[in-house]
Amino acid sequence: MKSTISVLKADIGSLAGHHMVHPDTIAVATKVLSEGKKQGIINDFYPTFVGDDMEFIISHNRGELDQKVHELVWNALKEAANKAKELGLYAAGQDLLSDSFSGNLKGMGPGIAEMEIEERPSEPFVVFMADKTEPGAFNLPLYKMFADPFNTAGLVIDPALHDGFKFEVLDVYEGESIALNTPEESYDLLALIGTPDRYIVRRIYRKQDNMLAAVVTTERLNLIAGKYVGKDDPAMIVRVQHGLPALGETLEAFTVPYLVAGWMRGSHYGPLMPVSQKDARATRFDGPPRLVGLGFNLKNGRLVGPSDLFDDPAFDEVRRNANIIADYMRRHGPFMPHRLEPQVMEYTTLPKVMERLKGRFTKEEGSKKAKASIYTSTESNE
Ligand SMILES: O=C(COP(=O)(O)O)[C@@H](O)[C@H](O)[C@H](O)COP(=O)(O)O
Repeated sequence: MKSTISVLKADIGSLAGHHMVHPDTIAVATKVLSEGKKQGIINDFYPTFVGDDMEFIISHNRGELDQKVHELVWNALKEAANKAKELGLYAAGQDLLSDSFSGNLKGMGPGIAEMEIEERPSEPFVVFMADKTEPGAFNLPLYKMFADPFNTAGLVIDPALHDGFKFEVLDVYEGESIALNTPEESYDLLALIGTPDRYIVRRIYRKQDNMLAAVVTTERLNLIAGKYVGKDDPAMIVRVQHGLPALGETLEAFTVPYLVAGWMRGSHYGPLMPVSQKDARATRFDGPPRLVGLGFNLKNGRLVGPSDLFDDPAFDEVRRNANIIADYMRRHGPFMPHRLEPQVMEYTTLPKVMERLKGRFTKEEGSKKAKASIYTSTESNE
């Protein structure tokens, strides 16, 4: 029988600002999921959080986008949101964009990463969860894990990885996807995924046998809701070992605190800081963007674990560097390149401020209008 790993997540309200999930909200959600486990809808689950995002790691045998599993999670999130309202938590119910459940969670606000797999004799996997950034933030580490031999020694040494991987990339603006193979199409892949707010690595398959290796949440809250309702803090599932990147090769991809979009008001670049579960709280300038990694095994459809992977002195130096980069970026204040570029700011609250300046500009004699957005034609209006 095939097993499904589902990571389903939402911000249903948080303590002291967009800071951390309140334990009482996790407790009520856990009650609902425990009931679902008793009823046999799911086999197992692990409730957790990063920053203000409640995250459920669930195992079951019902496949992806299953109505019963998603309805169970919707009910758990609703109960948690009610508790958040009762406690007066901030932004209670933020990511629950619909009043009633219909079919599955797609388009309803929660983030979804699911993989239906043939369980290997030993099935190790990692769930990475980030707060105050966006799904494209995983483009860089996924490329390093699955396509960069300077990160993943197995790409050179292990014949099972040597043929490379297939990356499925979603264009979130056009709503279309493309599959590109590595190593032979690496440059084409990089040409796309180097623009992480638009092109998001959604799934990765091992090329030699099409084995599903990684899945990322790709919901875009701002495009669903039509207005800014927070960043789409991402999560992903990465299978490891035995012909896939080793656990240590997946973690190695996070040893550089690279810059991601998000942080304060979803409007700033900042370093992604890998932290332990206990430090998975947004503090300085609502961040810096945080990443948690939990390692599990799946056995006969049940979860074994987790191990809190970044709770390790081996990542102390990465965190120290992240803080140095955070200091440096913060000194730019409201200036780019700390603040995001204008075409991305369109999905924040900035346009409301710009609206107020409309009508106050006076036309310069003889000037011509040029198109500014890279998402429209680059030709000027001659
Ligand atoms: O990015 C943020 C929240 O995003 P999130 O809920 O984590 O997706 C925060 O920085 C808020 O934008 C900031 O705290 C202002 O929040 P409001 O006061 O406008 O709610």
